[in-house]
Amino acid sequence: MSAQNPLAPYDALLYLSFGGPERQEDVMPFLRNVTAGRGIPDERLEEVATHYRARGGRSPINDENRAVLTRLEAELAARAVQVPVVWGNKFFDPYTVEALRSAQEAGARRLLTVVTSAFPSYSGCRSYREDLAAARAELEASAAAAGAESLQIDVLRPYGQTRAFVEPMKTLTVAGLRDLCAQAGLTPEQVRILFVTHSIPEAMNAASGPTEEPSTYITMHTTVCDELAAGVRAETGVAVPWQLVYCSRSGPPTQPWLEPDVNDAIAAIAADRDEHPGEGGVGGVLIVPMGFVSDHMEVVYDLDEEAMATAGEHGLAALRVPTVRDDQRFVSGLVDLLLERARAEREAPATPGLRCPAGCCAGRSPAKPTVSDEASPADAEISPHSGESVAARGCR
Ligand SMILES: CC1=C(CCC(=O)O)c2cc3nc(cc4[nH]c(cc5[nH]c(cc1n2)c(C)c5CCC(=O)O)c(CCC(=O)O)c4C)C(CCC(=O)O)=C3C
Ligand SMILES: [Fe+2]
Repeated sequence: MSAQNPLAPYDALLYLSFGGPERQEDVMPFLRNVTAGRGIPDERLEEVATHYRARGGRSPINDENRAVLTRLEAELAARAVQVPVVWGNKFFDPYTVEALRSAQEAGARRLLTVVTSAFPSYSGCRSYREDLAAARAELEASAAAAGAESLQIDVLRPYGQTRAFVEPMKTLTVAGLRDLCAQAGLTPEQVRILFVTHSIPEAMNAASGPTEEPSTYITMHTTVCDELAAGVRAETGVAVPWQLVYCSRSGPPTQPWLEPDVNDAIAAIAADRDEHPGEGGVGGVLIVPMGFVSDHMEVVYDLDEEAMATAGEHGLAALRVPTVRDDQRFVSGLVDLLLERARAEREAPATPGLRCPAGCCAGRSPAKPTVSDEASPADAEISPHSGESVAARGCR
């Protein structure tokens, strides 16, 4: 490894995402992969499939990821980081194992991974680390890898609360509010902000983050919502009321998931408006998909189709703010975080909070092997997922 590699000790980067279909024939295989062994009834899969089918069987996620990768590679080159960048997905082609294989073929021994979910939960954190462990085991078992040394794989901490994500999201939120007000002839006082993230089962939420500090999923989101709302206030002088709401609930109706759903929140805002008629009442909702780093199906269907229609039915103007996607500030902020992590690994590898504590985002039993976590008691004290330490440090 070259002494000039700014990313040392890492010699490759893995960009790890969810995956999605790009043609009709791939829709059901993809959905079966996502729900494998979960006993999700076919009617539910058919229902989700219609969202993909209506868009030609093509999820936006891969094109979004290609755009981020292009920007990421340019930013790395600009900073003289010359390591291979590979892309893999948990649930569809190109799969994680193929990405690991090409990294290994390029001579990589130690990878740093960026996951495209910014907030910690089983789905957004641990399941990716399980996927990495399984993919590495598969690679090791395959003949091609015989004799090759095992890859060491680390994962960047969830970055939803970092400056890399918050600053561009803040700019987008402020601009969206201005646009909504201009389009609908409203003042900021007449708008309500709905920060939207992916709903998860309450049990998954309770287990998110380090086990001894539950519900990190919500606390990390609300930390970011506070920052975004403060940004709006700084720019407009108005403390626009906001709520954290959820989209994309699935699972059986008997299983509690995080609420309120974005559509119910819109209906409640309309009902409140109707109870308080008069000049200057609430006229619009700003829908901010802050739980998503790019335009996933949840955003283009659940928000752009469903939530926008709900707002229309209730006579509320609405605007959906863009996701950060390949925003230059976001990508360059991610590179800052990668370099920060590399430096920490070189200079102070025992620093607490570099890796997920053991048991972090524990979800389904039986437990599966993961990568990039550890049993060090120090990590449990100041975890990268800790809502408290996030609040104490602020957004960095
Ligand atoms: C927290 C979270 C994120 C992170 C936020 C983020 O990074 O976005 C995320 C990402 C994604 N989820 C996605 C798609 C799906 N998620 C499903 C199911 C589920 N997701 C869950 C949670 C999350 N999911 C949960 C608790 C379930 C229930 C079943 C289970 O316990 O696993 C199902 C099954 C059908 C259904 O039941 O709806 C599908 C098809 C796509 C791809 C979209 C595209 O194609 O653009 C992406 C990026
Ligand atoms: Fe999902």
